[in-house]
Amino acid sequence: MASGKTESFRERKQRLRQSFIEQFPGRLAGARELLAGLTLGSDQRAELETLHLLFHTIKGSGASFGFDSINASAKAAEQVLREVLDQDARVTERLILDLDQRLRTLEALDLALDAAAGPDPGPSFEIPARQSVDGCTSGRLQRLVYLCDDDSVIAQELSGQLSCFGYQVIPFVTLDALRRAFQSERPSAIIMDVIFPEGQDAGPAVIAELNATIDRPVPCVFISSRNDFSARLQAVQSGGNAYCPKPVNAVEMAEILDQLTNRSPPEPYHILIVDDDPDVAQFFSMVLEEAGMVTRVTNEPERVPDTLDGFDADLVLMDLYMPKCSGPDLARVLRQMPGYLSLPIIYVSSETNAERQFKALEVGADGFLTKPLAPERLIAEVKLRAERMRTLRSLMIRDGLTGLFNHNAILQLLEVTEAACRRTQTSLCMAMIDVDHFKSINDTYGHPVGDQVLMALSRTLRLRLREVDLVGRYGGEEFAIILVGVDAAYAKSIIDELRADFAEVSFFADGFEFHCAFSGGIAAYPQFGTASALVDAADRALYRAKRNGRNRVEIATTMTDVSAKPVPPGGMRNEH
Ligand SMILES: Nc1nc2c(ncn2[C@@H]2O[C@H](COP(=O)(O)OP(=O)(O)OP(=O)(O)O)[C@@H](O)[C@H]2O)c(=O)[nH]1
Repeated sequence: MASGKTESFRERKQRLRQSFIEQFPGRLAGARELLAGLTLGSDQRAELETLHLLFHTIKGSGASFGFDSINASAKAAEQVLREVLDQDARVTERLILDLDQRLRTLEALDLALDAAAGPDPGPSFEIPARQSVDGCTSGRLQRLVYLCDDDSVIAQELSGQLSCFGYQVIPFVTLDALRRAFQSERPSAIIMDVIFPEGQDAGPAVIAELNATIDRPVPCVFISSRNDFSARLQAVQSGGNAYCPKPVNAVEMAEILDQLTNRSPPEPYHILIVDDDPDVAQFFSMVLEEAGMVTRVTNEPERVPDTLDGFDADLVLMDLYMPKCSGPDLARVLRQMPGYLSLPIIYVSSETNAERQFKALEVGADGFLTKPLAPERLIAEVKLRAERMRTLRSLMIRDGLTGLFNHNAILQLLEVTEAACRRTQTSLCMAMIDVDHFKSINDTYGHPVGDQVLMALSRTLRLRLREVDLVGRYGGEEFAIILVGVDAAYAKSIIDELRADFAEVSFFADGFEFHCAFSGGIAAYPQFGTASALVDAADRALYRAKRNGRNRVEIATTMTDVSAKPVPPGGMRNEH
């Protein structure tokens, strides 16, 4: 069942592992030679730095290729050297004995046996890229990334894995080669090692140097076997957007790259302005719109709930003193409406009395801006709070493992989408999918591998479905998808195609390759006319797919599906 591409990936992976094994004796011989060249009592910082780098590289590659014993011994040697380098870099008898013993342990490791019995670098997988009609993968799947690591094996291994996630990754093993490539073509992102032969923080230094030559810094992810605070601090200070300790998890790296290279501009902030003085309200609106925000203005507090409806506000800017209904009264009214419980409310007023300001805030408002207010300050304050609101909201509605909408969010989105489709007379389908025999994947390979499968499936869904489709993690290993503007037959063909492709995905864990499948159930609107009827029907169709042999997709036919499993009272079923 594996495609040609999958096979070549496996072969490549095997080849890289083999190459590490072949290089290993040479690296140890190099370390032995350096050790023999050390002279007792003298300061030999340069030689010790070289030795440190060598053990560091062995440690990193060892971990990446699943050679735990190599990783552990090299790590111990690296630590011993680090301690000496952090002090006076003097070569003592104890240091030589210590290193000699670590080196002997490494030399004694029976690599061939380790290679045969040792686990793979951990679970990994590849998603077959879908070709568009003209034979090219879409732009979204083809972003250029430079990866710079002086360990060629890690550089190639990680590049290979990331190419499975739709990135065109070019590996470089020297900083100079990266510099040259950067001058001729700017990548969407750079993945950069921290330690190079040029120095302990040569990677961050080069990123700072490259960014100094351009207007907008290129997003950068640092990878390193160092996981201490000072390494992370250095990375941040030289412009790093993310930091991944080695061995690098390709799924997590792909997620980070997705975020960093997302080129669609962020949705502008939506701000509601409430002020009984039309001129003041218009002025605020003008300033904020000039800064790229979308505003709505009302001079009558009683119209606020209607104005908010359908506006998806990020923040309300309101006057403190208004006739009939003051700012605090309006804030209280909004706080009693479930949808606006956490909507940020900021007063703008010339009131400078601290006690009165405090009283106004007590009703659940979030801030106070005092007039006169410079436009720059207004923009900065509003942006800051709206951004924080977005982040908080995203944390509330996203599932932590997969980044998809969580259970409540996808159900709410279904309600909203169903209502919109009712108004516009558009078709809509709800699909429920569930990984087959997922329990046995957990039982066989462990929970973390099960998590990787869920992450892989969620990535497949996100990358392969349209931007307008909504994907959520309904619970456990069950996912919900809302497809707008398609009928049941078309939805089935989409989910079936995903199902067939997902079954082709190769997962690797503990030296084994395995495949997963999922089953799906589809329900269409308006045949099933409410959100809960859609969920119920899709779930029943999913159950039928499971019963009919799994790895298949079924369409819900009638409200009383004869083969349906009864739903427990008071809730939607979430087990198959
Ligand atoms: N790794 C991992 N496992 C999870 C997570 N959430 C739920 N599970 C597990 O998913 C498994 C679901 O098993 P079952 O409901 O028996 O279904 P199944 O084995 O997939 O079998 P069928 O659906 O009948 O094909 C349980 O073992 C749960 O512990 C998660 O976030 N991560």
